[in-house]
Amino acid sequence: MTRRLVITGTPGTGKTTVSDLVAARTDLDVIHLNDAIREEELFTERDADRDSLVADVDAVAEWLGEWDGILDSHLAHLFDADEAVVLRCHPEELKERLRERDESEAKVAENAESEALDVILAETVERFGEESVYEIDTTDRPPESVADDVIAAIEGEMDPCVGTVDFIDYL
Ligand SMILES: Nc1ncnc2c1ncn2[C@@H]1O[C@H](COP(=O)(O)OP(=O)(O)OP(=O)(O)O)[C@@H](O)[C@H]1O
Repeated sequence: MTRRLVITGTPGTGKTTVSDLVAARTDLDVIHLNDAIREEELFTERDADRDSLVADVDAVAEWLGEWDGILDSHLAHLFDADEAVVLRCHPEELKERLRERDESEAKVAENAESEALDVILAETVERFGEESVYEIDTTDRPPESVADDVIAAIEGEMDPCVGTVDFIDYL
């Protein structure tokens, strides 16, 4: 059974929603890393253009220490863990989710394009290797069903899988 799992993916793919569901149904704790970066001031600067914080990766790693459980963030794959889940969402649906959260149109467009280009998937596979990555499509699915897949991955009932989606039609 996986003891240290990162859940990563483009903003809006559902990491926080799904990680809370998984934590409620397992004995794993969840660390919502973006909250910690803000609350513990683990950033180097504020990016005014993007209205976001630039994480201090070394400071975050030090703060995490010997963590276990689930690490939730679009930066989670930058840190050591046993396995990684990459949540995916078709860019058109991702845009709707981000607009519902009142994100700026610039951020909506940037994230949709990044999702179409598999940016976070590629970064995660580069660091963890295909044998330790579960790519899970959340498009047109309820969060509970996605949580079922993540729990199957944690419990070894699902094989690692990469290359399950293709959003290139969006570009
Ligand atoms: N199948 C699904 N899985 C997860 N979230 C979904 C799903 N379908 C719709 N959503 C919705 O997508 C929205 C984005 O969810 P959430 O905030 O968990 O994303 P996130 O990836 O953690 O974003 P961020 O990186 O910005 O924190 C929520 O409103 C959630 O209810």
